[in-house]
Amino acid sequence: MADPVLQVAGLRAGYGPAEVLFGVELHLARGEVAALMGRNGAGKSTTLKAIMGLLPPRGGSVRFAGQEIAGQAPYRIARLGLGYVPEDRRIFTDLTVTENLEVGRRAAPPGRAPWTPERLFEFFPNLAEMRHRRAGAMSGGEQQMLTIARSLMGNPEAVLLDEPSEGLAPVIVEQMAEAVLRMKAEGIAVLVSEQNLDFAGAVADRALILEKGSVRWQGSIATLEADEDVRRAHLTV
Ligand SMILES: Nc1ncnc2c1ncn2[C@@H]1O[C@H](COP(=O)(O)OP(=O)(O)OP(=O)(O)O)[C@@H](O)[C@H]1O
Repeated sequence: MADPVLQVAGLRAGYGPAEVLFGVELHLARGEVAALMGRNGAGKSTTLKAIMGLLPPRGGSVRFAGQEIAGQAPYRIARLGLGYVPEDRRIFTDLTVTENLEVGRRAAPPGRAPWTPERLFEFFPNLAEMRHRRAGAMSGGEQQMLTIARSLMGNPEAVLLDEPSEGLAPVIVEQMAEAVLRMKAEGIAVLVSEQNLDFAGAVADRALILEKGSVRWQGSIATLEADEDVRRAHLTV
């Protein structure tokens, strides 16, 4: 593949004595949306955390935008243009929507129009309506949308999204899918960890399935949707 924005090879990570990732291999092309799938406990969140430096990798290589980033501090990785939206919506509940966005502001790379709260409000009209609201007074889905919007304030080239649809009502899940597609239309590559095949099918071109800490299957979403045997072997409980 020509010049992927993110290239992970032989990635190992774990918690204390527990080894969780056993040599994860994956790549993300520029501007592509790929879904990282797999059953509960397969290692999806751990993979994203290890890429982002939130969990120090125990081995392997993570290349982002042409640089080796394995073992670097998360803030440095973020500065290079890799965004991260965790599963637990880490917003500042006492700050307003606009203030939460401002917290995420980082300079744009040369030649790229920077994201501003105003530009984001065009992108996320329902956030615009509540720009002065305290984030603590928003629903879970609205908070999730805010964390995605805030990650864009860092002007990322790629974003890691951890289970964005989890626990959300169907109408909010649809809005989330639209947000991911708009990011893609802006040329931002997205690696989204997801258990929901409908959501993955709505946003991603390609799926990677993790099982017991390594990638066991990869292919197009269309193939995955059509192949019940693969789904039964790797996804359904
Ligand atoms: N902080 C932690 N300390 C110890 N073990 C952990 C920790 N976080 C996750 N694990 C373990 O690591 C393994 C992979 O977890 P991970 O959260 O990456 O899975 P996942 O594929 O994202 O699944 P889920 O959808 O359930 O979040 C699991 O066995 C889990 O129990």
